[in-house]
Amino acid sequence: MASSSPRRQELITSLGLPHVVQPSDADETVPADWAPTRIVEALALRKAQAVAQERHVSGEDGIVIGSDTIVVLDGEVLGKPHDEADAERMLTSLQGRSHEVYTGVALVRAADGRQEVSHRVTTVHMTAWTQEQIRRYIATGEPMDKAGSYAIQGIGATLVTGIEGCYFNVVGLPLSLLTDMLKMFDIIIP
Ligand SMILES: Cc1cn([C@H]2C[C@H](O)[C@@H](COP(=O)(O)OP(=O)(O)OP(=O)(O)O)O2)c(=O)[nH]c1=O
Repeated sequence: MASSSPRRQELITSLGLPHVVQPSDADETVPADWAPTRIVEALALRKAQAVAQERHVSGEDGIVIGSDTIVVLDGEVLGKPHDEADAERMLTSLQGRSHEVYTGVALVRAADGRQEVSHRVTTVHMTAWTQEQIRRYIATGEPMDKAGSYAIQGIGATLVTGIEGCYFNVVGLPLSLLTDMLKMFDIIIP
């Protein structure tokens, strides 16, 4: 698992999949004109490839999983907030509206570099919040390491009135997509 995200680690663990955590230090900058699908697939692949390469060099095999999540509102890509003011700007623009969450998933086999890449999109509908609610939410600290500055699996759930698509995609790892992709490497769950 090429990830430092505790949420992704919990989700992998919930599948009963034996794994090790080996976060990647891949560069996450992309050209400003890239479309959301291209961004999440390329970053998921960079993360998985970086760790697969390290394992290959040290003679270890394994299927390396990389993933990347972004929030997209009116074509604007929202990643993780730089600071509290950035989180407030994002939450002010997201509240009372609907947006898309994109997660890219990449699997790379360390032994031979074989790779599979895909993504999922989930639409998230949000209720309206006052500026005071947004500030209180930011003060909890929850938004600071999350794309779009909210966590559907935490207090951010109270912002969400409904979703269309995979819930786990919003949390950062679409499990049904992942298991479909693992089948291509003969890893069958359940
Ligand atoms: C929208 C949303 C995002 N997130 C998280 C998932 C990701 O961890 C994070 C987006 O940042 P990412 O850059 O996708 O991932 P990361 O830096 O946390 O971890 P790594 O690159 O090491 O795998 O936002 C939630 O936990 N809940 C949510 O509701």
